[in-house]
Amino acid sequence: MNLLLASASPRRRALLAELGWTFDVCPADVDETPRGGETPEALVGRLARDKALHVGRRFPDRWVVAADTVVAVGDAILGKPADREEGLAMLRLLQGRAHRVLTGVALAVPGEETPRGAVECTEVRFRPLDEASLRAYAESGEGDDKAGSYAIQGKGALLVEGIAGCYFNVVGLPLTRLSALLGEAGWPLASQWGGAKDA
Ligand SMILES: Cc1cn([C@H]2C[C@H](O)[C@@H](COP(=O)(O)OP(=O)(O)OP(=O)(O)O)O2)c(=O)[nH]c1=O
Repeated sequence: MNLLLASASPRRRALLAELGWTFDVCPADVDETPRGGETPEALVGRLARDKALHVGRRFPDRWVVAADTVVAVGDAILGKPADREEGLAMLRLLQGRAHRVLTGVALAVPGEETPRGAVECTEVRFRPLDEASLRAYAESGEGDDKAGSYAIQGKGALLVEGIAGCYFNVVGLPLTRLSALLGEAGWPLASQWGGAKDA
């Protein structure tokens, strides 16, 4: 078993576990501040690579998977809310319209200097919501540690009218995109269903 998930996110862990893969977890500690003028797409790509690089340097013999997710409205980046008020402001912005959920996914492979990476985009459309509903959802606390201040996989399902693209990308890890990266790096899909990535 040679996969290492560079993430503290319980959602990412659960998604990989659902595939039946065996892996270890080692969260990456990187500065997630956007650079001036950086697009949301560039930001998630850079942070996913930084996380993979950071953990890959500590464990050079492992295949290291990392990701970063933000919600984007135009060029505005919505990360995790600092507090409930900011979370509520995000929900007010998102209601009644479509936004993008962007996840950068990166893979550090032993012997390769630069992590492989990709950015996946899913469009999510929220239904129109009144202030009382938005407040009640914010007060549930579910969105506190989530990009855009909601969780499509939980109570936040009722905020969503529809999505276009990869559902798992919204939850924080675009599984088919990751599978393709692993395939290109030498772990073919046919053996991904076998579970363990051998050294
Ligand atoms: C939009 C949305 C986001 N999220 C989550 C996925 C991510 O865990 C989180 C965005 O935070 P991230 O900074 O991408 O990840 P993280 O801090 O949780 O973990 P790490 O950096 O260690 O990998 O938002 C949901 O769970 N459901 C959703 O519907």
